[in-house]
Amino acid sequence: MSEREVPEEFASTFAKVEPYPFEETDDLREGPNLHDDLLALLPLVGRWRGRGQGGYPGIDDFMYGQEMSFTHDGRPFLKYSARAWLIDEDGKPIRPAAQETGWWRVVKGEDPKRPEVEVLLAHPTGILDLYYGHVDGTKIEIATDAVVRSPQAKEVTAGKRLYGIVEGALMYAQEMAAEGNPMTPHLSARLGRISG
Ligand code: HEM
Repeated sequence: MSEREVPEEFASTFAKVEPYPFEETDDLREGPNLHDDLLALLPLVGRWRGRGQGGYPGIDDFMYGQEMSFTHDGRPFLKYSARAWLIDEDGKPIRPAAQETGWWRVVKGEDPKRPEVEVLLAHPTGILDLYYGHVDGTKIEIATDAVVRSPQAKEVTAGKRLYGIVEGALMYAQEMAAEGNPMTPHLSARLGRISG
Protein backbone atom coordinates (compact mmCIF):
# COMPACT_ATOMS: atom_id res chain seq x y z
CA MET A 1 0.00 0.00 0.00
CA SER A 2 1.43 3.40 -0.88
CA GLU A 3 1.48 6.16 1.71
CA ARG A 4 -1.34 7.94 -0.14
CA GLU A 5 -3.63 4.96 0.35
CA VAL A 6 -3.36 5.02 4.19
CA PRO A 7 -6.81 6.07 5.40
CA GLU A 8 -6.84 9.50 7.00
CA GLU A 9 -7.92 8.21 10.46
CA PHE A 10 -4.93 5.79 10.57
CA ALA A 11 -2.45 8.45 9.48
CA SER A 12 -3.41 10.63 12.42
CA THR A 13 -3.26 7.66 14.85
CA PHE A 14 0.31 6.85 13.75
CA ALA A 15 1.34 10.46 14.02
CA LYS A 16 0.16 10.54 17.64
CA VAL A 17 2.19 7.55 18.85
CA GLU A 18 4.71 8.66 21.45
CA PRO A 19 8.00 6.84 22.13
CA TYR A 20 7.73 3.78 24.42
CA PRO A 21 6.35 5.39 27.56
CA PHE A 22 7.77 3.20 30.36
CA GLU A 23 11.14 3.31 32.03
CA GLU A 24 13.68 0.54 31.80
CA THR A 25 16.95 0.84 33.65
CA ASP A 26 20.32 -0.77 34.31
CA ASP A 27 20.81 1.48 37.35
CA LEU A 28 19.23 0.54 40.68
CA ARG A 29 19.30 4.20 41.79
CA GLU A 30 17.03 5.27 38.94
CA GLY A 31 13.70 4.26 37.48
CA PRO A 32 11.21 1.77 38.87
CA ASN A 33 11.96 -0.28 41.99
CA LEU A 34 13.39 -3.70 41.32
CA HIS A 35 10.62 -6.30 41.64
CA ASP A 36 10.84 -8.16 44.99
CA ASP A 37 11.08 -11.51 43.18
CA LEU A 38 14.39 -10.38 41.64
CA LEU A 39 16.27 -9.65 44.88
CA ALA A 40 18.46 -12.74 44.39
CA LEU A 41 19.57 -11.38 40.99
CA LEU A 42 20.06 -7.78 42.15
CA PRO A 43 23.90 -7.93 41.98
CA LEU A 44 23.71 -8.56 38.22
CA VAL A 45 21.71 -5.43 37.34
CA GLY A 46 23.94 -3.02 35.45
CA ARG A 47 26.32 -2.83 32.53
CA TRP A 48 29.57 -4.77 32.52
CA ARG A 49 32.68 -4.88 30.34
CA GLY A 50 35.80 -6.99 30.47
CA ARG A 51 37.93 -9.70 28.96
CA GLY A 52 37.86 -13.43 28.72
CA GLN A 53 39.60 -16.38 27.22
CA GLY A 54 38.26 -19.41 25.45
CA GLY A 55 38.99 -22.64 23.70
CA TYR A 56 37.47 -25.97 22.81
CA PRO A 57 38.69 -29.28 21.41
CA GLY A 58 39.52 -28.76 17.74
CA ILE A 59 39.72 -24.94 17.78
CA ASP A 60 42.56 -22.52 18.61
CA ASP A 61 42.49 -20.82 22.03
CA PHE A 62 41.33 -17.20 21.83
CA MET A 63 40.91 -14.03 23.87
CA TYR A 64 37.89 -11.78 23.77
CA GLY A 65 36.36 -8.56 25.03
CA GLN A 66 32.74 -8.57 26.12
CA GLU A 67 29.98 -6.18 27.14
CA MET A 68 26.98 -7.37 29.07
CA SER A 69 23.84 -5.72 30.37
CA PHE A 70 21.06 -6.68 32.75
CA THR A 71 18.16 -4.21 32.82
CA HIS A 72 14.68 -4.22 34.38
CA ASP A 73 11.44 -2.26 34.18
CA GLY A 74 9.93 -3.16 37.55
CA ARG A 75 8.44 -6.44 36.33
CA PRO A 76 9.76 -9.79 37.61
CA PHE A 77 12.36 -10.45 34.90
CA LEU A 78 15.74 -9.09 33.81
CA LYS A 79 16.42 -8.33 30.16
CA TYR A 80 19.88 -9.62 29.29
CA SER A 81 22.21 -9.05 26.36
CA ALA A 82 25.89 -9.65 25.71
CA ARG A 83 28.22 -9.06 22.80
CA ALA A 84 31.79 -10.20 22.40
CA TRP A 85 34.71 -9.49 20.09
CA LEU A 86 37.95 -11.33 19.55
CA ILE A 87 41.11 -9.48 20.60
CA ASP A 88 44.86 -10.05 20.14
CA GLU A 89 47.49 -10.17 22.94
CA ASP A 90 47.52 -6.36 23.06
CA GLY A 91 43.76 -6.18 23.43
CA LYS A 92 43.36 -4.92 19.85
CA PRO A 93 39.99 -5.90 18.29
CA ILE A 94 40.15 -8.59 15.59
CA ARG A 95 36.50 -9.23 14.72
CA PRO A 96 33.03 -9.33 16.24
CA ALA A 97 32.23 -12.63 17.99
CA ALA A 98 29.25 -14.20 19.76
CA GLN A 99 26.16 -12.29 20.84
CA GLU A 100 23.28 -13.53 22.93
CA THR A 101 20.11 -12.07 24.33
CA GLY A 102 17.42 -13.29 26.68
CA TRP A 103 15.56 -13.17 29.96
CA TRP A 104 16.38 -14.07 33.55
CA ARG A 105 13.67 -14.84 36.13
CA VAL A 106 13.57 -16.14 39.65
CA VAL A 107 11.12 -19.01 39.87
CA LYS A 108 9.82 -20.45 43.12
CA GLY A 109 12.30 -22.96 44.45
CA GLU A 110 12.00 -25.37 47.38
CA ASP A 111 14.81 -23.84 49.44
CA PRO A 112 14.38 -20.08 50.13
CA LYS A 113 18.14 -19.83 50.69
CA ARG A 114 18.82 -21.14 47.16
CA PRO A 115 16.36 -19.31 44.85
CA GLU A 116 15.78 -21.08 41.55
CA VAL A 117 16.47 -19.18 38.33
CA GLU A 118 15.27 -19.69 34.78
CA VAL A 119 17.31 -18.24 31.90
CA LEU A 120 16.14 -18.13 28.27
CA LEU A 121 18.83 -17.32 25.71
CA ALA A 122 18.76 -16.83 21.94
CA HIS A 123 21.92 -16.93 19.82
CA PRO A 124 22.32 -15.68 16.23
CA THR A 125 23.82 -19.09 15.39
CA GLY A 126 20.44 -20.88 15.31
CA ILE A 127 20.53 -21.98 18.95
CA LEU A 128 18.01 -21.41 21.78
CA ASP A 129 18.83 -22.39 25.36
CA LEU A 130 16.58 -22.93 28.37
CA TYR A 131 18.67 -22.94 31.54
CA TYR A 132 17.66 -23.68 35.12
CA GLY A 133 19.76 -23.31 38.21
CA HIS A 134 20.22 -21.79 41.63
CA VAL A 135 21.49 -18.66 43.27
CA ASP A 136 23.74 -19.33 46.25
CA GLY A 137 24.65 -15.98 47.78
CA THR A 138 26.77 -14.27 45.14
CA LYS A 139 27.13 -17.43 43.02
CA ILE A 140 24.74 -18.52 40.28
CA GLU A 141 24.98 -21.94 38.73
CA ILE A 142 22.80 -22.85 35.75
CA ALA A 143 22.60 -25.80 33.36
CA THR A 144 20.56 -26.34 30.21
CA ASP A 145 17.25 -28.11 30.50
CA ALA A 146 16.79 -27.87 26.73
CA VAL A 147 18.75 -26.70 23.70
CA VAL A 148 16.85 -26.11 20.45
CA ARG A 149 18.85 -25.95 17.21
CA SER A 150 17.97 -24.92 13.69
CA PRO A 151 19.12 -27.33 10.96
CA GLN A 152 22.24 -25.24 10.19
CA ALA A 153 23.35 -24.77 13.83
CA LYS A 154 26.45 -26.45 15.28
CA GLU A 155 25.60 -29.50 17.31
CA VAL A 156 25.41 -28.02 20.83
CA THR A 157 23.53 -30.44 23.10
CA ALA A 158 24.03 -28.99 26.61
CA GLY A 159 25.59 -26.10 28.49
CA LYS A 160 26.61 -25.16 32.01
CA ARG A 161 27.47 -21.74 33.41
CA LEU A 162 28.79 -20.50 36.72
CA TYR A 163 28.50 -16.76 37.48
CA GLY A 164 29.95 -15.10 40.55
CA ILE A 165 30.32 -11.62 41.91
CA VAL A 166 33.88 -11.49 43.25
CA GLU A 167 35.16 -8.23 44.74
CA GLY A 168 32.65 -6.25 42.66
CA ALA A 169 33.56 -7.99 39.40
CA LEU A 170 31.28 -10.33 37.46
CA MET A 171 33.13 -13.55 36.69
CA TYR A 172 31.81 -16.52 34.80
CA ALA A 173 32.85 -19.85 33.37
CA GLN A 174 30.93 -21.59 30.62
CA GLU A 175 31.09 -25.20 29.48
CA MET A 176 29.28 -26.95 26.68
CA ALA A 177 28.79 -30.35 25.12
CA ALA A 178 29.12 -29.78 21.37
CA GLU A 179 30.19 -31.50 18.16
CA GLY A 180 30.45 -34.87 19.89
CA ASN A 181 32.48 -33.63 22.89
CA PRO A 182 31.31 -34.14 26.50
CA MET A 183 30.78 -31.10 28.77
CA THR A 184 34.04 -29.15 28.20
CA PRO A 185 35.06 -25.56 29.10
CA HIS A 186 34.54 -23.01 26.29
CA LEU A 187 34.77 -19.59 27.99
CA SER A 188 35.79 -17.79 31.15
CA ALA A 189 35.79 -14.04 31.77
CA ARG A 190 36.02 -11.26 34.30
CA LEU A 191 33.90 -8.14 33.71
CA GLY A 192 33.94 -4.87 35.61
CA ARG A 193 30.90 -2.74 36.29
CA ILE A 194 30.62 0.23 33.92
CA SER A 195 27.26 1.52 35.20
CA GLY A 196 24.39 0.69 37.50
C1 HEM B 1 31.97 -14.71 24.54
C2 HEM B 1 31.29 -15.48 23.73
C3 HEM B 1 31.95 -16.42 22.74
C4 HEM B 1 33.11 -16.29 22.05
C5 HEM B 1 34.10 -15.14 22.10
C6 HEM B 1 33.26 -17.50 21.24
C7 HEM B 1 34.31 -17.75 20.39
C8 HEM B 1 34.44 -18.86 19.61
C9 HEM B 1 35.50 -19.07 18.65
C10 HEM B 1 36.62 -18.07 18.34
C11 HEM B 1 35.29 -20.27 18.08
C12 HEM B 1 36.17 -20.92 16.99
C13 HEM B 1 35.45 -20.94 15.68
C14 HEM B 1 35.11 -19.55 15.21
O1 HEM B 1 36.02 -18.74 15.01
O2 HEM B 1 33.92 -19.25 15.08
C15 HEM B 1 34.10 -20.83 18.68
C16 HEM B 1 33.57 -22.05 18.36
C17 HEM B 1 32.38 -22.52 18.84
N1 HEM B 1 31.55 -21.90 19.74
FE1 HEM B 1 31.91 -20.17 20.66
N2 HEM B 1 32.19 -18.31 21.46
C18 HEM B 1 31.36 -17.70 22.35
C19 HEM B 1 30.16 -18.16 22.83
C20 HEM B 1 29.57 -19.34 22.44
C21 HEM B 1 28.27 -19.78 22.86
C22 HEM B 1 27.32 -19.00 23.77
C23 HEM B 1 28.05 -21.00 22.26
C24 HEM B 1 26.86 -21.92 22.35
C25 HEM B 1 25.62 -21.50 22.37
C26 HEM B 1 29.22 -21.31 21.47
C27 HEM B 1 29.39 -22.44 20.72
C28 HEM B 1 30.46 -22.69 19.92
C29 HEM B 1 30.59 -23.90 19.12
C30 HEM B 1 29.59 -25.04 19.03
C31 HEM B 1 31.80 -23.80 18.45
C32 HEM B 1 32.39 -24.81 17.48
C33 HEM B 1 33.24 -25.83 18.17
C34 HEM B 1 33.70 -26.87 17.18
O3 HEM B 1 33.71 -26.60 15.98
O4 HEM B 1 34.04 -27.97 17.65
N3 HEM B 1 30.12 -20.27 21.61
N4 HEM B 1 33.61 -19.95 19.62
